[in-house]
Amino acid sequence: MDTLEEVSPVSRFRPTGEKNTSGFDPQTGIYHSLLQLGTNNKIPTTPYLDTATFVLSQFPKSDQAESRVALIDLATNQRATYGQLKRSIYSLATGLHHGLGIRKGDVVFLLSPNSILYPTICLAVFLIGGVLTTANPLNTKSEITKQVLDSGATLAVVAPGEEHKLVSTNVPILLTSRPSSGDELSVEELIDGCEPMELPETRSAQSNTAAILYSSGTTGVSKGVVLTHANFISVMTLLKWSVDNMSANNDVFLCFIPMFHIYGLAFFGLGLFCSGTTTVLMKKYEFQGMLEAIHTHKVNNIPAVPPVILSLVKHDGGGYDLSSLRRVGSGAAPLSKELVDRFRARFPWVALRPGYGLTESCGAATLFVSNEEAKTHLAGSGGLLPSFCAKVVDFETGVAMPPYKEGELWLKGPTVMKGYLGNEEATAATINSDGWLRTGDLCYFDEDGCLYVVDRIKELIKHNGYQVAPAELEAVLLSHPEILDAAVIPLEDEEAGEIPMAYVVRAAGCQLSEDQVIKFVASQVAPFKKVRKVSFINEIPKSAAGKILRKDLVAQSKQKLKSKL
Ligand SMILES: CC(C)(COP(=O)(O)OP(=O)(O)OC[C@H]1O[C@@H](n2cnc3c(N)ncnc32)[C@H](O)[C@@H]1OP(=O)(O)O)[C@@H](O)C(=O)NCCC(=O)NCCSC(=O)/C=C/c1ccc(O)cc1
Repeated sequence: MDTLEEVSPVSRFRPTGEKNTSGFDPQTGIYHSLLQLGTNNKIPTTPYLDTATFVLSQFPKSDQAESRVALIDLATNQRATYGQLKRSIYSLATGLHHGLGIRKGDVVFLLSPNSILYPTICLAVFLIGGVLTTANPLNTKSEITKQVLDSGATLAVVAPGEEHKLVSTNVPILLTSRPSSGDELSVEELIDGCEPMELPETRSAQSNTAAILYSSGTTGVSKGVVLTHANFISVMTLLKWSVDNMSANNDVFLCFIPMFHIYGLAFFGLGLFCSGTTTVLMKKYEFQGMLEAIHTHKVNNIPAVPPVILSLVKHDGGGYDLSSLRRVGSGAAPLSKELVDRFRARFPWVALRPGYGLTESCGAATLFVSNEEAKTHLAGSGGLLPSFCAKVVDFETGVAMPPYKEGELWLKGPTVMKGYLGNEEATAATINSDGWLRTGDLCYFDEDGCLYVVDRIKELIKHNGYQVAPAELEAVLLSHPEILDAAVIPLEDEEAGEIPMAYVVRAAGCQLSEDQVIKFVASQVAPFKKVRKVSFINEIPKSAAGKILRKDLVAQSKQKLKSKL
């Protein structure tokens, strides 16, 4: 097996000894990206441009290129070429506009696992000026109802079997695929039945809202992150630039990360089509299925998350040939140096490239552009992408910190969200008047401008790369008649990164058990949010202002764990 030697046209980190290789400007306290977009990858500035028109303009052009396979469904082996994808997008846009009356600014709610139709739906909605809002199909009925109402959706596009979760919303439903029984209309029928017709000039401006994705932000419950066409067009341009840079244009990608989150949406729902790559699609992650896909389709590139990287390290290949793998990305949750070491030892021919991004930054803000950089900056998350700048701000003093000094990471760039939907207070707390996005992550940059995420300041648990907001689970716990008070904290877990643990104060004389508490919460939230451990306590530690002292509880749980070992 050959060891990967990458030739990168861009090397961010200059030879040691040179001055200011971090991009830090001591006058302003700002870190600037050390990279620039090439002349082929400029972010378009034309004011009237929507995400779909931009993505379609990047599709391969010749007849031969149109027959290139864009998507392969792993389970069914169904394929969609770039030519077919383009026709499907125009047919569905026609059906949505002329058939269902969707107009510019209408919000379309999409509830589906990954499917070959997913990118077509997203791009058709954008093409007619619609606004997309996506959700995890594992969410409960009440979580879904809340999102539909909050976003103001006027149409729900739903995978068969999930319709019951929308009954109380009274929003019309369009199924993704044909139902096995019944006569409900589906996306498949609209694609097959609609000849692409002239669509009215919707003339979406780059500044118009393209999508509302839900995230907990730095605190509290789920909020609608308003992302514009300009945000998506910028992120697509940066992704295309990074694929060009890695010479990954002929890579076969594997997709199991969900397209309902920004990571999967930016890569697989939209962005990679700008690079003409082929993607093998899994409806849902499954370890054996992933090995089979790599072996059968000679997969080269997997944008992944830490739990998947851990499973690759821990289990043997089961006889599958994994030699085609060239690049594995990591995002959505921290990747430890130890896991990076283990992965590199087990897969020396694979470039492991962690990146850092948020829903609020419409995807990646930092990335390693070469394997050499990644190898020499273990536990780092790469450097700022072109057009980004950052500050590392000390909490106490508000001073912007130089390399190796920790503080809250602030970001500025063309992909930073417009704000939280209908929530000026949360928006003002997250984006300041100069346009800096406060990430809620404790970070530092090194002398080479490489970012290291040290801890999370925001009150958020990361379970399998999904966000879980303690405040949301505490509200559920407090709704139990026998629970007087509760606090939820992250507990470290090798497999999932973190698991939610609850400290509960029971009402006097009640016999509520750990199992009963776990079941009570599980009945009301999506499976990835489940409380998985409960400890009973007499009083929740709080500050004088009544704020839960979560760090004390985290320390307490660690102490307890230590004493058990
Ligand atoms: C592949 C994972 C890691 C594992 O999948 P899984 O093992 O199938 O687990 P799930 O989390 O999907 O399933 C949760 C639970 O649902 C259960 N489940 C399953 N299907 C069912 C069913 N139909 N009914 C009911 N229960 C069920 C399932 O059994 C499981 O239950 P439990 O065992 O109790 O945890 C999956 O969690 C995953 O894709 N996580 C990634 C999430 C993600 O993309 N986050 C990104 C957020 S955005 C962001 O941070 C961006 C950063 C970024 C960074 C860098 C960049 O370059 C760009 C972007």
